[in-house]
Amino acid sequence: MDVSDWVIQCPKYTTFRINILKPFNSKKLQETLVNQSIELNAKHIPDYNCLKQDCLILSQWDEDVGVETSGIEVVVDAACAAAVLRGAHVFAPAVMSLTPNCKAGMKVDIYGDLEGKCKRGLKVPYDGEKLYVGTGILKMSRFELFDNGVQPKGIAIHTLLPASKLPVVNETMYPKGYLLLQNLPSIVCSWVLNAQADEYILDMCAAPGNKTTHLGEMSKNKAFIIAIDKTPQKVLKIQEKCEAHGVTCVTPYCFDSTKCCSEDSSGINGGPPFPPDSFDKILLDAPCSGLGQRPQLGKKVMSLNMLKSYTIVQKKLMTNAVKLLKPGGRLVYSTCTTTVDENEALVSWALEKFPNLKLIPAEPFHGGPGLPGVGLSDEQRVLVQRFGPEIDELRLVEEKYRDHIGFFIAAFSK
Ligand SMILES: C[S@@+](CC[C@H](N)C(=O)[O-])C[C@H]1O[C@@H](n2cnc3c(N)ncnc32)[C@H](O)[C@@H]1O
Repeated sequence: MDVSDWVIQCPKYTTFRINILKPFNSKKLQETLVNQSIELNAKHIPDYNCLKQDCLILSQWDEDVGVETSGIEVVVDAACAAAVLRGAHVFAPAVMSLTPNCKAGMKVDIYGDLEGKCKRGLKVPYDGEKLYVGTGILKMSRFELFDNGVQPKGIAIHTLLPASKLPVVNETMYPKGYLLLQNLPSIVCSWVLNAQADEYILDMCAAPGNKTTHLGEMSKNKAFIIAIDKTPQKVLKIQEKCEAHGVTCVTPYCFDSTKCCSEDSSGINGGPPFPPDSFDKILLDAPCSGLGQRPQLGKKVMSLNMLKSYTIVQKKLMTNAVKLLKPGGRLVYSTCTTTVDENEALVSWALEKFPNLKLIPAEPFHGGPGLPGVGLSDEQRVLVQRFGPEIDELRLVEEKYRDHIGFFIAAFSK
């Protein structure tokens, strides 16, 4: 399948990270699915299983499970529509329009605004490009949503069934910090870094802290993790996430990681920049063009210059990462995009530019090999992981692990 067709589709599976620092109530998940199966007249609940201790994978309902649409249209923004397809409820700030006769308790059909042109509070049917993403029960009145004079909060529509037929399982089922909606490749990425007790770890592009908290959790709060992001508000998000997850081994900093190595640094404890050879492990989850996100509903316009700008930053970040890594240390490079320039070609550039860098297996493998003919030999292609629609004999991947977002992971030692 062509990548451009693949990215607009919703994955057939959804994944969550279970916080192993907190108890996980699996009975609650089973009960929720049983209750939904009664509501939807389904014969079986969807399959679900755990990969390792901390990754929950859920499948779709059977093909014949459905709900009748109501004919009453509610328009939500594109990001919310993508979340509904992944089993989320609709939160009030994302609602753009609903017809004046809508009342709380009514069944409504949820549409995503693909053009981003729907005006908040619109009373007439929206005639822009929109996509049906699910049906649910309206929990708030029009007055509460638009006319109350305060920013509305909370669940506005309780989703009954997304158009993707994924179950309605989401973070609201558990207390904050217990369960996190996270794509499988992102979960795998932290497994590849494999944070352990007493290791000094640098997360160079850390916000909002999804992988940082995973690293803290897997080390049982016993690693020393420094998490950097260049945007101050985003650093606050890292802090909040660590607090909610009970992760206490992370020190966040606001800094530009393209400048985070300096010979003049006094040491790790003084904050960035850091001296060369400081870290046992480094995660470079690079800013990227994000073209692997699925489902991509809004229209993404990106100029060639903008695409090229990502590789420039990625190379600067990589240069700092290589300097900061201790000899014998592990560096994991990842992106959530599908372009060759930001993935295989970037790895090939790094290996040529830094002769002290060695490509090592990015294990555990759940994605396919790197693409052929774009800078990596077959021996190198099998060491990296590419999550995408491609099927490659070098490493065949079960659909359950392939049908997620587009992503790339490479691991190096120095
Ligand atoms: C792909 S996101 C990281 C996601 C994060 N690792 C997680 O799993 O939650 C990339 C992040 O890099 C940050 N960023 C971009 N350029 C940066 C730079 N020069 N230094 C530090 N952070 C940067 C962005 O603000 C963004 O939050």
